[in-house]
Amino acid sequence: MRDNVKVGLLGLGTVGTGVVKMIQNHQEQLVHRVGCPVEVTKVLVKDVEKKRDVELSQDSLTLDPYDVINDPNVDVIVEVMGGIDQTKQYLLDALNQKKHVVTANKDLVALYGSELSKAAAENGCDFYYEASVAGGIPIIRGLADGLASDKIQKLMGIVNGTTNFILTKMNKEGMSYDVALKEAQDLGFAEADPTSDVEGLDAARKMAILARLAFSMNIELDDVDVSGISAVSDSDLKHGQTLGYTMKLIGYADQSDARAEVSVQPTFLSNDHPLAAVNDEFNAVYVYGEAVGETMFYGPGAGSLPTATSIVSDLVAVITNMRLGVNGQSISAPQFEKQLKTAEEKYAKYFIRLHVRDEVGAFSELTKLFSSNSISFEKILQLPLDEEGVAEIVIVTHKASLENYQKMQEQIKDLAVVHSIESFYRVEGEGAK
Ligand SMILES: NC(=O)C1=CN([C@@H]2O[C@H](COP(=O)(O)OP(=O)(O)OC[C@H]3O[C@@H](n4cnc5c(N)ncnc54)[C@H](OP(=O)(O)O)[C@@H]3O)[C@@H](O)[C@H]2O)C=CC1
Ligand SMILES: N[C@@H](CC=O)C(=O)O
Ligand code: NA
Repeated sequence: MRDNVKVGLLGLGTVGTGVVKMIQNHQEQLVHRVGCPVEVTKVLVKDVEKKRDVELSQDSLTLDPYDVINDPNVDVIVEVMGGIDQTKQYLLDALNQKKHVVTANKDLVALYGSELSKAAAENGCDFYYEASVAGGIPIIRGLADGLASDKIQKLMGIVNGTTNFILTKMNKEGMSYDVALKEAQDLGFAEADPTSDVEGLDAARKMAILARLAFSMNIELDDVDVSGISAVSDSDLKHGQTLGYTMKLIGYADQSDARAEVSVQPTFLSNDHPLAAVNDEFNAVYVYGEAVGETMFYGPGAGSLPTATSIVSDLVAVITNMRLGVNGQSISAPQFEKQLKTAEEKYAKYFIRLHVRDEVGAFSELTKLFSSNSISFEKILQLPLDEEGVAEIVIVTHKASLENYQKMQEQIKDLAVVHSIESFYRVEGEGAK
């Protein structure tokens, strides 16, 4: 074992700065945990003149990634620069140079995590990515280690802080969507282009990573059905509240009979569900295991020091493996062949809000359509509208197959009594699992 472990950083922004601070400020604890000092020796940045919020020698900064990747003294590369294709090449080059890799890059891990894990194993290196999902929450380790003995049946996650912040502000403070989004941007949770937050792609990337690990199946980003929150209205939230629901952008992953489904969508959660109480920019992942039953992991999903906590814990794992001589031995290949549920096999409850002509027989037309698609009603609200001759109806269904639900969605538009369809949402969290 060498005297100290040298870390090369790719990136020194929000997260990179937090990593340097934690390594410096927690040095004594780190030495105790891993048995030697840990030092950041080379750092890739875009601008070496930029004023930094950490103490690092000017010599350690470089504009050339290969000054870090090819440095024979660097043991571990921490990638906190972002980017996909070019960054993937840097990490493959680093692994081929027998350097361990720790990354926070969800965009990269969602697309190429399996390939990078395989390259790491082939090189006897570690590849860890705890910070890529739910920044400060040890959910990757929770699934890979803590729940390794169980069979995970279902995950539900609030894994995007920006959308949780927006929905919380709309729900609790009556703030408009645009103002809430602007506030999330000002507070620094949102991505540079918030489209990937609000349209669900950021959450989908995180759910692909989690589902792959939880179900030991090669779930890919394209396997995740995605819809975002940009069309959610105040009226939807109000009607949900009346019925005892809270709207959340939920990442949903479920498997039964070795067949999986993964989605991200705005969902009405029963107020009794523990995820319904996760507010503001916080993240949480609810995990249901066959043996353990319900568990929930809660905490900050982003931010400099929370995210750095996960990265430095990954570093501790790498260095511990170095001491034990067991790097690159975590199982990277999935145990099961990927099998995805068809629409016929996916079941959920649904919330439907529509405006109908307020006339005799309108309701029986609706009932006929739903029952012809084997969908039954669990709750119904009828409310007067300002518009003459039109009533608002909110329906919550019992569980129905996605196939039948989609058929109903197609047909309901053509019913003469239907004036307009306002919204459709999934409903979760009522009753047991
Ligand atoms: N911010 C957060 O809370 C979280 C972030 N992440 C992930 O962590 C990663 C980093 O995020 P964050 O710290 O917020 O990003 P920042 O934009 O704050 O920092 C990026 C850093 O990388 C450097 N950099 C970027 N591109 C290049 C390049 N081509 N060449 C050289 N240097 C480059 C920048 O240099 P310079 O400083 O000179 O501009 C900067 O130091 C991303 O993958 C993100 O998705 C994950 C969880 C939470
Ligand atoms: N934009 C993301 C940041 C962390 O991944 C979020 O809002 O959660
Ligand atoms: Na995490």
